[in-house]
Amino acid sequence: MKNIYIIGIGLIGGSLAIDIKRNDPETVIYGISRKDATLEEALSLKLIDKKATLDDISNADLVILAIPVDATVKLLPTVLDKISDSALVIDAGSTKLDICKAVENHPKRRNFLAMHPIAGTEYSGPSAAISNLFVGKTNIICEVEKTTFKLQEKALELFKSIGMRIRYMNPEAHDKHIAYVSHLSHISSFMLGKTVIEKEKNERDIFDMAGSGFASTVRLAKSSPEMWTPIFRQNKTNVIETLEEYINNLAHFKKLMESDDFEAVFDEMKNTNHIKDILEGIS
Ligand SMILES: NC(=O)c1ccc[n+]([C@@H]2O[C@H](COP(=O)([O-])OP(=O)(O)OC[C@H]3O[C@@H](n4cnc5c(N)ncnc54)[C@H](O)[C@@H]3O)[C@@H](O)[C@H]2O)c1
Ligand SMILES: O=C(O)C(=O)C[C@]1(C(=O)O)C=C[C@@H](O)C=C1
Repeated sequence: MKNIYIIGIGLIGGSLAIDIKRNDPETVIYGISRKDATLEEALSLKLIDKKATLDDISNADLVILAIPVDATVKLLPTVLDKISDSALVIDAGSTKLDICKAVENHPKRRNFLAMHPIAGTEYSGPSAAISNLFVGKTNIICEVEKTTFKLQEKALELFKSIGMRIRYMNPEAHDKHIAYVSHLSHISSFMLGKTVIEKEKNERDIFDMAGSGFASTVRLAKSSPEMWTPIFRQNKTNVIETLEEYINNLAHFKKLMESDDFEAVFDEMKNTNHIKDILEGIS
């Protein structure tokens, strides 16, 4: 694919740009963003070859949307309106149902492939882009049967070239499951961070005592609210369900402690140690 347009040159768009260009230096990577400053930064970091606008995408072989999920829902139909009949359009959003629904009746629906790369960091913007971010990571593809076979093949070739393994899922199942393993983890980290920040206002010593355990559990609290607010809005029902279960577990743990039932406290932790087996295999 010669002309690749990336809308949103942040962590995901920029990291895709790096790997795609390295694997095929002949490819021309065009960047599209709301702010010219973002494109200038992407140019100076050599993430993109040229700046572009939506009006240029009629000559795209591939368009990748790597912008917040609310912006994706708004922009995706316009992108499909503007592309040629042979172009492939991929989105990288962390939710899938609203995005798939936004184009379900679009005449160019078969040019679109919905993906969610389960790869990332807590950082954002062009400077967060890194090479090999996707190596060995899972890419969830939704409603693959709605994309033309030829374009499916092109997409799979691209994902293989950047080292991703593929999982197929329907958008409903994707949004339900990802609420547990990604969205809830972020809320938990944000609220743990908040709890400690609020306490630290009066107890200046707390952060002197924070070690790597604290750092690893609040790492996700550094993530971008611009990216996460639309995710929580789109996946509100599933996220609230996971929050209810999580809050019940926290309340249960507190009750066990209040009633001095430390055998049960031990068992709770022992049973949860099983997470080690689950995490093995996640790089
Ligand atoms: N961060 C992660 O770990 C991760 C992982 C997988 C998928 N995603 C998804 O990928 C997408 C991009 O996330 P990111 O982490 O790269 O975010 P990011 O903030 O690093 O980059 C997003 C870029 O899009 C630009 N942007 C925002 N709205 C825009 C619009 N309407 N038009 C054009 N540009 C716009 C921003 O200025 C920014 O440069 C999101 O949908 C997110 O849910 C993120
Ligand atoms: O590792 C991280 O920092 C991430 O937040 C990556 C992470 C995740 O929750 O696993 C974040 C959002 C995505 O949609 C996919 C990946």
